[in-house]
Amino acid sequence: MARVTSPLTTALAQLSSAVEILGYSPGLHEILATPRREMHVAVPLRRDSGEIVLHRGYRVQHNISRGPGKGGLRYAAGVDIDEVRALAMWMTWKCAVVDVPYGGAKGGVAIDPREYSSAELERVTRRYTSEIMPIIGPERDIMAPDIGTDEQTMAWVMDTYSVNQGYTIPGVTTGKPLPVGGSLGRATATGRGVVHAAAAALADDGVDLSEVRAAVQGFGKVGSHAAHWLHEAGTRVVAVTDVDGGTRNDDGLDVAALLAHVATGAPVSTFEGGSAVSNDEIFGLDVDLLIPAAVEGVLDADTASSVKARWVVEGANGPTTPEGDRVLADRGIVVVPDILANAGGVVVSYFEWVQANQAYWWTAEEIADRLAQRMHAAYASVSETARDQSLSLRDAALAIGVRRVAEAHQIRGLYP
Ligand SMILES: NC(=O)C1=CN([C@@H]2O[C@H](COP(=O)(O)OP(=O)(O)OC[C@H]3O[C@@H](n4cnc5c(N)ncnc54)[C@H](OP(=O)(O)O)[C@@H]3O)[C@@H](O)[C@H]2O)C=CC1
Ligand SMILES: O=C(O)CCC(=O)C(=O)O
Repeated sequence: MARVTSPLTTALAQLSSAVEILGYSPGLHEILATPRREMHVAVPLRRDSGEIVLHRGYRVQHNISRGPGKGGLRYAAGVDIDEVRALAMWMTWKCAVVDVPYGGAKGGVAIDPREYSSAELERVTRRYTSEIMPIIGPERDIMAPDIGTDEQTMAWVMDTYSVNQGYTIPGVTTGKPLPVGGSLGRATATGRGVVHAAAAALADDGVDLSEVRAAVQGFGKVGSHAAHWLHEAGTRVVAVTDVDGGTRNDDGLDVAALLAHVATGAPVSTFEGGSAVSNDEIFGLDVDLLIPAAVEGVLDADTASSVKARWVVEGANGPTTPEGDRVLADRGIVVVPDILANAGGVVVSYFEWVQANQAYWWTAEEIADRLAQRMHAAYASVSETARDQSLSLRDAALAIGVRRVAEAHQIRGLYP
């Protein structure tokens, strides 16, 4: 699907809306809109065949006033600097909304990981890490997985950084494998947090997750765990897609069987427990709850007008354009915004960083309880602000996040 509204256009429009609500000056608006620091790097790679190719890489620290930069690393063919700027800005507001002591950052390499061997991806990751070494570190900027990267990528980043410094520094990345300082519960945290956010939004209307039907776009690190936790909560998950389309079953998909199917490396669309559904069709299905958990910009004015769900809970970053947002709002559809709904990942990343820094590890139960508590507390404050000021949940979340960051500027003396 062609992207008409770019992620950066969406992110800047959202910031403008928050600045208007908060009544900030043009100077402060400019400070909040502008990345604090960014690095563009060339990442040369010798392919297994001997061919030399060059990939572009980026790390953007949008804001570091509340603490170190924090945010994922994306490997995708279409990554460009403006996409990374948007993703870094969303990280800033997200970390502030859930009140973790970080700024916002994001990285990306323009590479389609499906076209490369594991050895090639390791070389790309090590070279990219070496190039951005001067600006990362456990007190400067901490990486985590995003689209196209995983626990193994984070282990390579951590190892490259540590070898360069001369000792092991697990706090430079989160979302690592458990044996090298990862946290219990991080792999499932974003999806689990999405389900906490959905439960809280439904509860505002007196509805329980066990009473609803859901569709999930994207079956990666976020979507697959969201589907799992929805199923655990008694939700009937009736459709799921990945990049090639997906599967639907109006009686409810067998999510465990679908997870086992995908674990073999097969696409969602070849699952035998359902019939075919496309990525365009999934938005118009007759469901109560829609979870976009893949890429940006998929809910534009057109797709938003086909949505039948009563709640959209954003697992992905930036899945809804400003035009799509207006259509959903006009149609009375509740949108739980990305900077709140998918914050479970960074919350448990924060727990992982705290554990790594203290070299003391929490139990799975402690992590699950603290994640639930943080997500419900963040939802409650956003929902209360929305009610008190007659704002959408997105504007309320942005107002809270942007205000906390602006306050940090003001207190530190960086006010214009
Ligand atoms: N990982 C995390 O902790 C967090 C991630 N996010 C956001 O969640 C989203 C998903 O990230 P994550 O799950 O980590 O990424 P993954 O790479 O693990 O999974 C992405 C999923 O989306 C599918 N997909 C990719 N492109 C499209 C497309 N154009 N249309 C439909 N489906 C598509 C992929 O299909 P296939 O597998 O076939 O390629 C895959 O199922 C992103 O927006 C990310 O920024 C937000 C917070 C935290
Ligand atoms: O876990 C993290 O640090 C950030 C994950 C991420 O990239 C995101 O929330 O978009």
